[in-house]
Amino acid sequence: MSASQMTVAVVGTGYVGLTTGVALAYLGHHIIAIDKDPRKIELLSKYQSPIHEKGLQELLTTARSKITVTPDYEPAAEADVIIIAVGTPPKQNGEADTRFVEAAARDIASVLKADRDYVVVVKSTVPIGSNRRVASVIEKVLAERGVVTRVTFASNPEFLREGMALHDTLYPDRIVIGSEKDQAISTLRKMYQPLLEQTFDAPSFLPRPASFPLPPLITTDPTSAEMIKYAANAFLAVKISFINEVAGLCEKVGADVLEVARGMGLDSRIGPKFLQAGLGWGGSCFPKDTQALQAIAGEYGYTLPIIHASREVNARQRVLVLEKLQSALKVLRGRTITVLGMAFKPGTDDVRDSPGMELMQVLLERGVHVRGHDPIAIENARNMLADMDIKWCEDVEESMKEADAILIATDWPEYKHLPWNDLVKHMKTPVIVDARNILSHYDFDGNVNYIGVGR
Ligand SMILES: NC(=O)c1ccc[n+]([C@@H]2O[C@H](COP(=O)([O-])OP(=O)(O)OC[C@H]3O[C@@H](n4cnc5c(N)ncnc54)[C@H](O)[C@@H]3O)[C@@H](O)[C@H]2O)c1
Ligand SMILES: O=c1ccn([C@@H]2O[C@H](COP(=O)(O)OP(=O)(O)O[C@H]3O[C@H](CO)[C@@H](O)[C@H](O)[C@H]3O)[C@@H](O)[C@H]2O)c(=O)[nH]1
Repeated sequence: MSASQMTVAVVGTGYVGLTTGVALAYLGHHIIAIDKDPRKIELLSKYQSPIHEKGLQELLTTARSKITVTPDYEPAAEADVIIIAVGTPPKQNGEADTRFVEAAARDIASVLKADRDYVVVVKSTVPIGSNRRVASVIEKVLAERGVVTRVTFASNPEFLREGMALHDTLYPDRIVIGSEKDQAISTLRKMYQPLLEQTFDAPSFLPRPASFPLPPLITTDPTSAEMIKYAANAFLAVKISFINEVAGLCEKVGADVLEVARGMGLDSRIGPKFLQAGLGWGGSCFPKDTQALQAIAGEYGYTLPIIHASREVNARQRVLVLEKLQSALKVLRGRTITVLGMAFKPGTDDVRDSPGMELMQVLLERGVHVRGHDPIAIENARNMLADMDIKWCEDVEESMKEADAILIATDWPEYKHLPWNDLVKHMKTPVIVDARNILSHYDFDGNVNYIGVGR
């Protein structure tokens, strides 16, 4: 088994599974991409990406001969490594729902062949102990089938950011493998060798960052690996909430949070990233993972006051932005407000737990005529809020005409470079609530009520 010729099955072709599969195919592995969603299978069978991620379509096209797409698990029996990358959405009580992970484990176990070596990897973000549960599910099914084979298990959490998914996969800060078996660790080390040693040719559309250091491989026990993932996400969420809390005080005392964040971030112990104040964090990870971590702590009778506070600050941030609109317009009912940005962040079409989408719903409840625009995510947004009376606008400039206010909810670069001074002339009242601080009052000629966050 050479590094360039492993067969890897990826179960779940969402943001994580598809990116991982396409990147591993580009690195030379044979990929079996398995998903239960017929829509994804149909698109992927034509090598069309179901999601918007920079470079993903190009790499999918480049590596297509290395990728087999299927709704069936049988081909996974030929794999050396089987990666579980299915969703772990939140349950009502905040715990991560591992139902899909367990179903995948059962389906994997139902096809494994006798007398072979397999490594089963959990890449999904899962509660503490899930890797051991996956192992016991698989061992139980194998015993029921009377199949004797050699399976080792590993936790291999994923740290990619949406919008940067391929970049983060090809140029990771680190790779974490939690396993009790040397066999699993050495197989995964081989699988990731081209990334660890950066021996692959960088795609022209995703160049290797200048002075990129070789990523370290962290090998640890499965429980610590599971904890690393949650702790990293919780820390980043806390960091954003911290600067949002500071932003509120900046408004009171007359400071500018952009200046404050810059001055703080230049301290190498703090660092400049994740200090962007605004509408707070959304998406499919921070909200659910901070909640899941609280649920895990609860099981042990422990509390996480800092993480709890970060969630409260994050929720308050959305209310504070709404209050900015309210105080600028006085009366919201009957007004027309254009929300720019449905994706939870730029570079993605993902609208899961998108702050802009949540604010739209609150505005609707308050009797506002709501318009929505996004450069990429409009179709997903429309599908998610299909039964709501929202005017979806394909043309950003049109979306602002005769509006009483604009709410910038996502920091898409496109929005920064609009001809703002022309556009505001066609608004009913020139109120801009810039909840991502992408503009400043210096961008406007005057007579515009420009309102940022923390400045
Ligand atoms: N999205 C991210 O940025 C990100 C980053 C790091 C980690 N994660 C974690 O990775 C996991 C996957 O996240 P995602 O955003 O890619 O999810 P997703 O919802 O985009 O994709 C999950 C995929 O799994 C498929 N699936 C579900 N059950 C299946 C089964 N039994 N067999 C085959 N396919 C099945 C679904 O059809 C879907 O296509 C989650 O645990 C998430 O927390 C996500
Ligand atoms: O300074 C900042 C940085 C981010 N955000 C917001 O925070 C959210 C999350 O952003 P980001 O972390 O860039 O995107 P995700 O794709 O959710 O990635 C996070 O969640 C993933 C899923 O677990 C992890 O793999 C990544 O490491 C982790 O960054 C978005 O709503 C951003 O608008 C801010 O408000 N201010």
